[in-house]
Amino acid sequence: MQNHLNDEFVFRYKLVGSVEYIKSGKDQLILSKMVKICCIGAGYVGGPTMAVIALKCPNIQVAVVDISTARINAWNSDTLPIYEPGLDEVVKKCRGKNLSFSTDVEKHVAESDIVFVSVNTPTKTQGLGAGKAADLTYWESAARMIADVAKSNKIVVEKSTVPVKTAEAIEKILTHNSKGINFSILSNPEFLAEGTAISDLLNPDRVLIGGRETPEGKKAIEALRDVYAHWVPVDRILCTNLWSAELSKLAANAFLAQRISSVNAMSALCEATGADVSQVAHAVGKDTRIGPKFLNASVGFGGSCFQKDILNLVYICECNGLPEVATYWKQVIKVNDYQKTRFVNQIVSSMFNTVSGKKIAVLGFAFKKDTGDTRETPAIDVCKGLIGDKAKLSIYDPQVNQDQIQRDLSMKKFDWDHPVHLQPMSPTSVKDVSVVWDAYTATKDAHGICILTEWDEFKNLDYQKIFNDMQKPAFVFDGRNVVDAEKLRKIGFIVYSIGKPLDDWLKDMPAVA
Ligand SMILES: NC(=O)C1=CN([C@@H]2O[C@H](COP(=O)(O)OP(=O)(O)OC[C@H]3O[C@@H](n4cnc5c(N)ncnc54)[C@H](O)[C@@H]3O)[C@@H](O)[C@H]2O)C=CC1
Ligand SMILES: O=C(O)[C@H]1O[C@H](OP(=O)(O)OP(=O)(O)OC[C@H]2O[C@@H](n3ccc(=O)[nH]c3=O)[C@H](O)[C@@H]2O)[C@H](O)[C@@H](O)[C@@H]1O
Repeated sequence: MQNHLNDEFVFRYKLVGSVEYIKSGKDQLILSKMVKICCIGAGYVGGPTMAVIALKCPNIQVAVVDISTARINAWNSDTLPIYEPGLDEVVKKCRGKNLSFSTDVEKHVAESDIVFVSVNTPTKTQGLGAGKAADLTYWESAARMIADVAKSNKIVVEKSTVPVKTAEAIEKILTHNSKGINFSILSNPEFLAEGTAISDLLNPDRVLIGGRETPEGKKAIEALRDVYAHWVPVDRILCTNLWSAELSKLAANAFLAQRISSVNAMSALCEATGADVSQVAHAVGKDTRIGPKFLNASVGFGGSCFQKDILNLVYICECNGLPEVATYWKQVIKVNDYQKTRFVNQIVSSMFNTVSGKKIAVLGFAFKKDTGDTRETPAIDVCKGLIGDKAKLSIYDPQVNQDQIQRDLSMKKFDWDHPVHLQPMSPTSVKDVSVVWDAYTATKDAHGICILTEWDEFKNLDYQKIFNDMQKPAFVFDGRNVVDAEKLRKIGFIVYSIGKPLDDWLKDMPAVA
């Protein structure tokens, strides 16, 4: 039935019970089959986002497609490819009803009314803009495929984070081979954070939809707004022009990362002066203009997006002749790198300026708690720094396995952001690294412990038992401020906590890069 609408732009639909009426460009009501959504890219964004749309819109058929057979098989199994609290329940409720996962990308794209594109947008490693610009290879190939297989009008939604003005390029690709088919491009960036993806999706601060300011563009915005309006209050659905939506995503991530670099910069000053960064952050955050969230000092921010998106922003500023603006944002990344290096230097200098041959337990490898994601985790840089000083590492993370850790420690920068099956394999494992399945094995006979992810279980370990089984002096370097430092000091540990007043021991061991 959908094909009856081929030459009319479908712009609005209303759901009446289980029967759907689609209002065509000619303002007629036409009884139609279910609206179909397809999402290209079954990753951390595509999977959870589509699962929630399926949950909240039982009358919409949602297909999530991917070129990775392994990923799709996992989405169709009992062990989903990503760990995300609450995700299993949502997928189980909808899979086999109005939610499906498939490698038959072309078929599902051809059948859909709305196509979300949520593919990788890694940092370029070669050629023009290498190390900064976004690599749009995967996006472009998705757009070309949509143009090739489409037989009916489609709304194409940018879900991936892309450089501002990408929609213009995508539009050109789509319309170049359009065979008379109408494509409307929307930007609908995603703001979910990993670990809280399902609650973020169910209750978003806002949904942002950008589109062309033409009658067709406005109709496409309305159609997508109606999907979200199934569960998101309309005053939280913001509609803007395309470029504002694309840039807002980069801006939001830059602002968030900048807060962390700001508090981390303060943490260095706190250590130098005897101030306590938690107290400073609390006092600063009480100002309602600043607010209390996202002010936890840490070993540095990680995750697949902050660094990549800021580098992308820096590149766009440079391309637009704004070097001062580029330098401003670049500094956010520089402070993040400084924080990771500072942490490694602190460990090495505290332990008599060498960790050569010493066992160091690494607790936590994921870039934050409640996820198994290790993309751009600060743990990679810290571990590489310690390995560079010839430490022997024993790593434990409740959600990250040995294979992933070995791959991360042997992969080149930015390679991690390509589809998994296209990433280089790690032929030899990194020497002097063992991966274990509990914190007590990791810490046994260790000289020092580094806490790199704020997993709740690290707060409540039996630190007396751990102390008894460690070499002395026994050190704890808390990169996430999760342990009760005073309690550990009473047991006998020498404790370094980011941004906190230093132990006398550590004061005498200044870390100089
Ligand atoms: N991970 C996150 O928390 C967030 C990510 N984003 C953005 O969303 C986009 C996707 O990120 P993730 O979901 O984390 O990446 P991901 O790597 O988990 O998933 C991307 C998927 O796209 C697939 N893919 C690539 N090219 C394809 C093609 N031509 N056809 C079919 N499938 C293809 C890959 O196989 C992969 O499974 C990125 O632009 C990212 O910046 C935005 C907000 C949050
Ligand atoms: O575009 C994206 O990919 C997403 O990036 C972040 O989400 P995410 O990276 O999943 O997780 P965050 O909670 O933002 O944490 C990022 C990093 O900052 C660190 N962090 C966070 C908060 C804080 O106060 N201190 C701090 O060091 C975390 O430990 C983590 O390493 C944003 O929060 C999302 O809004 C955005 O959609």
